[in-house]
Amino acid sequence: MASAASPTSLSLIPTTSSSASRTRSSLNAPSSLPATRFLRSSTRRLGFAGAAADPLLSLHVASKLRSLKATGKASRGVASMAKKSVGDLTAAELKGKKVFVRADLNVPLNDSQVITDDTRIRAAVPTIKHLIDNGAKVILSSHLGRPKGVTPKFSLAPLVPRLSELLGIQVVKADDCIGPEVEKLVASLPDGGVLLLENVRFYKEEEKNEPEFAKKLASLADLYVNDAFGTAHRAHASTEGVTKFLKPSVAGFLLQKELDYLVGAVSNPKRPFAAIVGGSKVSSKIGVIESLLEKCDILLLGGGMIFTFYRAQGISVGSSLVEEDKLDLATSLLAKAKAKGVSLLLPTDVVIADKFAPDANSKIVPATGIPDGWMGLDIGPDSIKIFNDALDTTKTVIWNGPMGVFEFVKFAAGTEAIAKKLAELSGKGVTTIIGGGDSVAAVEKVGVADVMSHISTGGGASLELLEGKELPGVLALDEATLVTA
Ligand SMILES: Nc1ncnc2c1ncn2[C@@H]1O[C@H](COP(=O)(O)OP(=O)(O)OP(=O)(O)O)[C@@H](O)[C@H]1O
Ligand SMILES: O=C(O)[C@H](O)COP(=O)(O)O
Repeated sequence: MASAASPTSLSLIPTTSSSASRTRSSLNAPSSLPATRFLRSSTRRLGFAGAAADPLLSLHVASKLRSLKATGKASRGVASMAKKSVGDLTAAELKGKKVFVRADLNVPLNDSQVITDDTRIRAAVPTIKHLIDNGAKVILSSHLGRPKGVTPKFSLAPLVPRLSELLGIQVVKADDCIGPEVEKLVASLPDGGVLLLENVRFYKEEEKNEPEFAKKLASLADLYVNDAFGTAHRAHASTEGVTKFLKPSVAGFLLQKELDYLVGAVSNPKRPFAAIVGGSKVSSKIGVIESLLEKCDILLLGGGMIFTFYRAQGISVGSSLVEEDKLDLATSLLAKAKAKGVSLLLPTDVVIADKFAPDANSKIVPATGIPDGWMGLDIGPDSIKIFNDALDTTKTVIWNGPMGVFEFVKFAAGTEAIAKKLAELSGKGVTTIIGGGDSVAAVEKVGVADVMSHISTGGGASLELLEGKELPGVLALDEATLVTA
């Protein structure tokens, strides 16, 4: 690489001193406020007073309620909007019961059908273990890939050994997910046993959410647990339709944890709260940026999307990725950040390449100095320093999307530096949340996944949650019925 860039004159939108102290919604009951009053006022401030509450917050509220239940302080009004969790079911409700568990075991397999990342299998284990430890018969369902009809390479069979190893029991595998053979296997399942159904997407009725198919799935079991966070944004038969035929329908521990972080911690962050958004295009992150601008104090932008922001400010970007039809949007997002007192930082220098390839020639230039014919593929060292300094001031950080083309070693430094910074901050007690997709892959590549506060198992689902959307798989679950004093 060529020499480092000199400081650039590219203007950054300054932090306003008031931003961190602005009034925010809060789900943390201040010690001075009685719990019941706090929950009522929180629900009002969060805009979901009454039974038709914001379902995205309901599981988070549910876990708050569970802790308050012990003190008898939870109010009935708030309880009615919370989702029921597998942890709410008693041992008697589980013993000997057939439980349909929808998990997201959509793991990557290589050409030899070997699992290359078992994160999602490991994440599904706590709920399954809880059920088998309580003597339930687990009927485990998932999709894998996007098959069109029965496709052997999308069979769930390669998952059985790892699942069995993690659970400490031999998992039985069915060759179908409905029908007489499956029914026979269910009938012979012992208490504490696990039957893995074949890929539920081998039936087109799954993605069409056809009621008759959902009914057939439901007929296998006595109750339903949804722990498939990664698929909770899909209204499919096994994530949504099935709940109409199986009661109770409750949330698993993973689903609960994802909501606690991606909704709870983001709506109610320890401040200052920084969001880092990267990835390829601004068009795919508009919703996330707009939603986070309402909540965060600092917004750091990286990845391919920054060039649309530069161009919107009249800066030449060579042949970098630009969405010409999003220039006005970029301008309005910059203005919105300013109006809201959010400190929005764009990289001041970038690593440029003479072609989009791992072996491209590269050099570091100020963001204002990208020559014609060159494209920006990573943030530069000055930017890393400025981003790190900003992150050092924070108490909560959420990250979605890589800072550069991290798949190419030459352009991975920005993404890896952010991953390392978040790991360091995590060690100092900062809440660090990685929002799914490529940023998770980057964190894993750097080997710091274990130290983060939360690594989401959902790509699309986490994005939709961060955009403030409702997830059909969550909406469909039963509300908690907490008995209060
Ligand atoms: N400067 C850049 N120019 C072109 N592509 C870039 C640039 N910076 C990052 N990318 C690419 O962006 C892609 C990731 O973008 P995406 O929006 O999909 O991120 P993500 O949200 O983390 O992933 P997912 O969609 O899986 O959740 C990576 O493949 C990366 O190579
Ligand atoms: O990998 C994912 O994001 C989930 O498993 C959902 O998969 P899908 O995008 O094919 O519905």
